[in-house]
Amino acid sequence: MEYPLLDQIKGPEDVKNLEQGQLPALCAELRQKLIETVSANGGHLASNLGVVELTVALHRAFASPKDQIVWDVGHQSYVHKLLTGRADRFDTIRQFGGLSGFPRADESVHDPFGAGHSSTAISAAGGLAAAKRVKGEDGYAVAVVGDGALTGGLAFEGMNNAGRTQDKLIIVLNDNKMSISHNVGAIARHLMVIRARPFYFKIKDIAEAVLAHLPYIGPKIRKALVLSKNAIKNYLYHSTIFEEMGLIYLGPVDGHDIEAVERLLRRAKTAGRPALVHVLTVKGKGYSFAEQDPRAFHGVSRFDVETGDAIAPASRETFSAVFGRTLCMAASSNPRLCALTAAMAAGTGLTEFAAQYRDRFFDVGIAEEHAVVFAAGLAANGMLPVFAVYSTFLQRAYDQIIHDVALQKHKVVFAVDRAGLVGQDGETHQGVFDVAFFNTVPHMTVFSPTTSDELRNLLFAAFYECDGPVAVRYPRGCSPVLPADFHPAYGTYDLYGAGQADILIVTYGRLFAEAASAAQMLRREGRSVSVLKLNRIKPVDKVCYETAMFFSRLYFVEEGIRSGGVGELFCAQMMERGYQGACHISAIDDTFVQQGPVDVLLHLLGLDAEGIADRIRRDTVTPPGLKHFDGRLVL
Ligand SMILES: Cc1ncc(C[n+]2csc(CCOP(=O)(O)OP(=O)(O)O)c2C)c(N)n1
Ligand SMILES: CC(=O)[C@@H](O)[C@H](O)COP(=O)(O)O
Ligand SMILES: [Mg+2]
Repeated sequence: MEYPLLDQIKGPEDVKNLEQGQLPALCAELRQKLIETVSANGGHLASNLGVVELTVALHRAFASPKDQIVWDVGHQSYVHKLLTGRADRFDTIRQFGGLSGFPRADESVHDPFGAGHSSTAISAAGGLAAAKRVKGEDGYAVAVVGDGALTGGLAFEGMNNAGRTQDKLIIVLNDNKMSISHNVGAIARHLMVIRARPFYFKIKDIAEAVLAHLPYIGPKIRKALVLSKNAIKNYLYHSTIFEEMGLIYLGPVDGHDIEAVERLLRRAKTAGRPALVHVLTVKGKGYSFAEQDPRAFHGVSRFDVETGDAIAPASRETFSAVFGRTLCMAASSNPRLCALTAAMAAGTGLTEFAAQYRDRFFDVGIAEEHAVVFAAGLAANGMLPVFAVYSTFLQRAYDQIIHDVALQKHKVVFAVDRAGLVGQDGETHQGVFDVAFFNTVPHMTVFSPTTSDELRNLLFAAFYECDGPVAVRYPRGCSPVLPADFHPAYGTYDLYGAGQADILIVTYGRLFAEAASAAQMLRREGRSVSVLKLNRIKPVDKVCYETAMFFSRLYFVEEGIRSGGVGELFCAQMMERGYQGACHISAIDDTFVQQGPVDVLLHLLGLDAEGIADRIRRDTVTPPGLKHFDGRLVL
């Protein structure tokens, strides 16, 4: 593909220097580049196609990096990356070692704040703007927030505080009526009402523009109006929730009209206090498949540009799909069962449940904390709530899990999807903390199936055999391939191999597949190795400790953060029981895990079959009973 204009853009200054007449051609090239790259790498397409003109206008109205642009979630920052000196590396986006799919401060001076999780931009930009004021530095902080991100409570905490400052903070609300699915809730309805009154806002806009252009007296008249109690004030300044929160509201403006957006952004700069610019865009703009089905093209794997079809669709049913199907089945015979999602209905496999059981399905928007407390309320009144949530996003609701669920022993089921490494979304999205935080919570039961058959079984165990809160956690993708001689017992654990041997690998979840093939390799080399697979990881069945006593070396492998993980607790239990053998833990040791294919990451972490086998081989020359290996902490 040829990119004559984009090739000239080495930074935001070059965007400013383009003639107005060149901008449509630049936007066409940007869209072409997005489609070409995302179709090859996978990534967030529809959101980026929708903000092409908005991003160009932002870089013309502001001077990054002096003005700091903070993208909420950050999944829509690709165009910003292309315009801020990263076009030459753009084909590496989301690849191992390549550009991140999200803003990262260590990637560019034009990314003042990192993201990946939703609804943080207003608070972050508020902090950036306050710091500028205190330090006497020039420049604006601009938070670009989607209408979906605005459903998160944190966004409102940010606005609540922004509205009482005079800081150079501008919020750009990118309203495309979509979260990943259709946006939900009262805020979405409020935005719809605003969109439905273009004439009123036009008049209001003109009045604002006149005041903004009147030197000296303009701001004075405005202030007098705002402080007055008359009808004009109500007409002009109390028509949106944003004004009620103390912000100046500008818009709505067609987000694909660069000149109009730029004009409004420049006006926001003259407001003298925090302003919100409401921009209307079309998610997926410019690529017909994405415009027609923005949900499907929100996040995509590699696809054929001509047909829009995925290049390698999953050959087996994903864990999410199995979860969704199981839940529908369970709901058909249990009228108390209901499902909750925080804006991730499609990703968590709940689409069918939503269609079949509308009154028992709750999409609460990007509001994980609310979802957990709401679920606790449902449980308190006799329902059986199942909150399907990605591991990484559940981090938000740690306090609610403790204070509102576990402390009150409410029976809430957490279906924790994307547990473990997720791959290309990288550091912000790896689901490697849930086990450690669940481990700290009294009364929790946690299951970690390896296969989708086990997932089905353990879900029913969670629904009907457990008291109090339960989590069932499972990874992104499909069941791993297991050895033909492994026969699951569908209990709290499985033992693969002899009940007494030299070496025992202890693990759970999908890593069992790696551990089992490591065991097979080592057995072929003459070592005696078994694998203990924990299906219930909290509490671990005490039979598992008793079994482990029969082995002289324990190797715990865990696809999660080591600190507070099952490995540490398991080894501590063994020590307390007087275990004399060696214990070693392989886990994610005090680090964040970068983006890349899961198999590559597991290899780097020493958690694939080869890494597990190598670690054991290294020790076979070491006398059993040693408690320190390679300078690493060994319990
Ligand atoms: C805390 C949290 N929950 C859920 C998500 C998953 N997520 C990523 S983008 C998105 C939709 C955001 O919608 P919006 O802000 O309107 O952006 P758009 O894609 O429409 O441009 C969701 C739910 C997330 N990133 N963070
Ligand atoms: C930006 C974001 O948080 C989501 O879009 C996420 O990338 C989805 O991940 P999956 O592709 O695993 O559903
Ligand atoms: Mg949106």
